[in-house]
Amino acid sequence: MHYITAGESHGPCLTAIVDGVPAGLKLSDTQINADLARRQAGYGRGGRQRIERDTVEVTSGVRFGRTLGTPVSLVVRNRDWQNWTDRMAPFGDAPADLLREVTPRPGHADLVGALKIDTDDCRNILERASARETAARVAAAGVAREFLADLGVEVFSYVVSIGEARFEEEDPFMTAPDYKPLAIEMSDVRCPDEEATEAMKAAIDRAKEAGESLGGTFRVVATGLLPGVGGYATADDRLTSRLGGALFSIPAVKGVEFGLGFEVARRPGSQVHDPIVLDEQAGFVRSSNNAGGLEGGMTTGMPLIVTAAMKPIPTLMAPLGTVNLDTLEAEKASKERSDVCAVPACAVVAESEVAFVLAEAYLQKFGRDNMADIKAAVKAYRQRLKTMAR
Ligand SMILES: Cc1cc2nc3c(=O)[nH]c(=O)nc-3n(C[C@H](O)[C@H](O)[C@H](O)COP(=O)(O)O)c2cc1C
Ligand SMILES: C=C(O[C@@H]1CC(C(=O)O)=C[C@@H](OP(=O)(O)O)[C@H]1O)C(=O)O
Repeated sequence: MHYITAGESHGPCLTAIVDGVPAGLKLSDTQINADLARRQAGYGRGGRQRIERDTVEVTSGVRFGRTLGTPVSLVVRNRDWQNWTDRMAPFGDAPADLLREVTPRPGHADLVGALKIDTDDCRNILERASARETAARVAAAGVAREFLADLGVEVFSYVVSIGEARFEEEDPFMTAPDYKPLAIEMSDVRCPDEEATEAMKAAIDRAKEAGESLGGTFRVVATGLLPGVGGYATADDRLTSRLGGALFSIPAVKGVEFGLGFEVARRPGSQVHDPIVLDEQAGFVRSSNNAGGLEGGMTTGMPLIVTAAMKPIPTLMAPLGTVNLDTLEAEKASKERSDVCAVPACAVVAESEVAFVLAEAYLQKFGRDNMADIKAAVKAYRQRLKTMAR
């Protein structure tokens, strides 16, 4: 199962096409719209989110609420397009008073993109480099999420830190799977801890006041996974690399850790690896989950726990220095409407990326044609695992 998206930030709409979708999967636009709303929320978002009310239109691949086994296409309209029809017109001449973007923002794709494609207007870059595109990813991932949910796999996320403000956890690799999704979504920064939520909001307020921006860290958790999904045999099989690549595809994600992550390099082996225990009901389980649910590039059957780091938003109200592309003089970078912090939203996008990778890995293992056959294959696998554990 793969997706491709198209669409500019201030164009008419974003489009996503998902291929490799099995037939007979129940799909609900209500669920996709709920995820789109989660991606739009979060303390620290800018004025754009007061304009947009993201909802999905499914334009192919689904009939009477079930997938047909054909590509699923989805559209999310940009309400802001109404304010950009002249500046983003696909045809005709540019308006005489068009203001080109010539003061590239450090940290955004503006300068390098302009050098790469040979343009004197960074808008030709930023329209697509903008993380507005991630709305299409979240819509598309609705398909992957419903597929996984049908097989008992749930994916959620929560924010761990924003700037210096941090939610301190004892052993998140064992406890995070029990966090209540409602508590996460009730928090303005999608953090299940009230005190940490307040500290994060205060950090965002201070950053805004100072013309600054903030990044942070978040975790994505997937529960209900079977062991042995993914593979150890080739580089392409390994879920570690596939999940890492998918998460690094999100604009502004600069670090990914599985389970204990970089901490494994500091500890001796006995304090890293997860002892194997035979449970009468569950079969082979682990008494800890420092690996974050992956060994040898495969799921262990313990919850998958991935932590990612997002850098601060590049657009600053107190801008850094840049060079004007027209005059070649030193200047301040362009200041435009922007988020101050988008870590809570980024975490929702990361859920989508994780869901796609897991869905594709399940399809590789259990077949691709239709849900009934896939469920039968999953059932047979569960049965075999049971016989191996007794
Ligand atoms: C959900 C989300 C919202 C973002 N909002 C903004 C924003 O309002 N202003 C901005 O300059 N960058 C924003 N970014 C970050 C830029 O899109 C990103 O830094 C840029 O595309 C450059 O990519 P890179 O950080 O991977 O180098 C956002 C990123 C995400 C994931
Ligand atoms: C539009 C979204 O995020 C945008 C991501 C973004 C960027 O540079 O990445 C810049 C801002 O866009 P604008 O310039 O229109 O205010 C954000 O609002 C969205 O997430 O829906």
